Amino acid sequence: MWSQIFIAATVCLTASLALYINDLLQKRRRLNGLPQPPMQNLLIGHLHIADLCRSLFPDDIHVHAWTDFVRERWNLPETFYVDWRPFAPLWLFSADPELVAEYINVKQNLPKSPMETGYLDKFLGKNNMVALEGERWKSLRSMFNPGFSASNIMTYADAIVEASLRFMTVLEEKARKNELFELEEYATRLTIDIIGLAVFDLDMDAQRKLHPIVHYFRERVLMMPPATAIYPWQAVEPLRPLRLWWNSRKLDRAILEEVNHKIVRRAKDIQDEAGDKKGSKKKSIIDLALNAYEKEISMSDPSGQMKQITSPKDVPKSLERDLIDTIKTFFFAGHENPDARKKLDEELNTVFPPGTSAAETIRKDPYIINKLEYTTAVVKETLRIFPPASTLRWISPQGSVQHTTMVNPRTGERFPLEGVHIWPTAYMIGRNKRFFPQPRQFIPERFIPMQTPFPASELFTPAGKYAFQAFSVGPRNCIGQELAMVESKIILALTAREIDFVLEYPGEEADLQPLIPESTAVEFGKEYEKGVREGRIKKNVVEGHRVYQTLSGSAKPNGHCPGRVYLRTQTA
Ligand code: HEM
Repeated sequence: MWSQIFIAATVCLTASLALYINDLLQKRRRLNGLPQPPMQNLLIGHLHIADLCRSLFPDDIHVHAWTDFVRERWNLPETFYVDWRPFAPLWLFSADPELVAEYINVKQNLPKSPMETGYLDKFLGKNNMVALEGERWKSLRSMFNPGFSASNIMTYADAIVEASLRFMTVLEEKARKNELFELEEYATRLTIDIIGLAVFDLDMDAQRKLHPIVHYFRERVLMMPPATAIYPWQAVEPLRPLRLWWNSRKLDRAILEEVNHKIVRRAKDIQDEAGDKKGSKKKSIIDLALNAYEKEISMSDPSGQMKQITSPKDVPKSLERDLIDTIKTFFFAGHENPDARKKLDEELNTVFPPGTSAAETIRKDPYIINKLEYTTAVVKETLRIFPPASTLRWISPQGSVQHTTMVNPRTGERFPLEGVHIWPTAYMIGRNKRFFPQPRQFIPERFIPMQTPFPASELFTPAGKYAFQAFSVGPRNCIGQELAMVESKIILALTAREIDFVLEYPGEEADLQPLIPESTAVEFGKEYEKGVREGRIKKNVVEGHRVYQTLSGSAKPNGHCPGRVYLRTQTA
């Protein structure tokens, strides 16, 4: 009897496996004639390429660096398929910003891929703005848009200055002690301070102490499965769901506590304003979101009465959930930090002449940072070379879209989109030589029309309209981009002239090269493969620099950017 059950089970299993493999082979045959690297055979698909990349690049490198290697190594067009099924999806990678804007994220705006939303839902909760779709997304986005408007962001300038000065104090202390430390840790704390101030007018003082929100949030980052895993066995951790659930309870409670304090403070401000006392003009992002919410519910109330949230008890559970998940989203999406600090002195010395205080000048006139044209270009160039995030899209089986095939008008190539996860790879788009000649070199001037050494590039033609995709483009672009740019410029204005940061990985010699070498343009062709194999190119030095990107929620510098900081007055 048991042997019969065993035989029946084996037959069923073998038949299912045979059907599955047959289906996979058929799907692979349908890719015939479409742009892709060579398959080893129909059974393996492109998995041998994942293995090759793992052997050539550091184990923890962000997969977006692989995509650029694959494109150059096999001389592929700007858009191409890679089939890592059954362990990872069938991908369509694209370095073509025009095509992507037409079919993926601007004119036709496809839903987010479940590869992305699954990860974010687990990390941030199901009401996170990045992953939501349709009416729910629209209503959250319009609720939070006012707080992120350019004019409102400027009202946070003094808070950003304050947080940057604290950062500078930390750096001065590290310099005095000649301490080897991880720059990313303190840069992240700085950006967390800024988000806390902008979002709920809360000084978390994350640079000097560990606020519970920061503690639980960082704990959560470390609990998440490795995002670079291709094979399922690279991500096994049976207790993960339980640990995430427990962490989520504590994190959500800590956020809710601060939201409730904010609501009480806001109610007092409203009362003061009504009583003709001078209320604060400055509005945090939560203040403005609650204003928008009150307006919306009042408009849909038949009595026409203005509804106001004056105490935490007035907040319905659904709004409470939205607020918690959205705040988590801001901390998650917003704690990026570009490391650019080169070629700025001249501009900074012109806008903030030596002998004057940049901090005081910005406090008095925040709009002065609009004069920092070169500084802006430095930030953009850093984000082009090291993009922290990208968008992933797909055609959802439930939705309906106009175009299910992408057609490249320049080449006539056709790209079926159904059943494919589409990755407009900011990393590859930023290295597309049509728009960014000498893509691996750090040339901020390329973003300034009057200074660009590449006047013939397509960046300043209509084709280049969407070529800078570090913040994505289209309706789902980054809501926080203005805040990110303003804070980056202020931080640079206050620190860049004061310090030198020298990269130093523990146990290695200090790397005296600039973080992004100006002249090392390592092409990712066949030579690269040979160079790594023969030991001429070090596996842990990617594109000529020791600090490469890993993926931990978003792209981060490997080893958290370790090094020492020197005060310029010390080194002069
Ligand atoms: C250098 C800094 C930043 C970069 C490079 C960046 C990049 C991006 C990118 C590429 C997306 C699109 C993601 C996708 O389509 O899946 C995005 C979306 C988003 N970002 Fe940022 N971001 C930055 C800073 C911020 C900040 C400071 C905040 C808020 C505090 C923020 C909040 C968001 C939100 C809420 C979305 C989702 C928008 C939507 O779907 O409507 N980001 N960001």
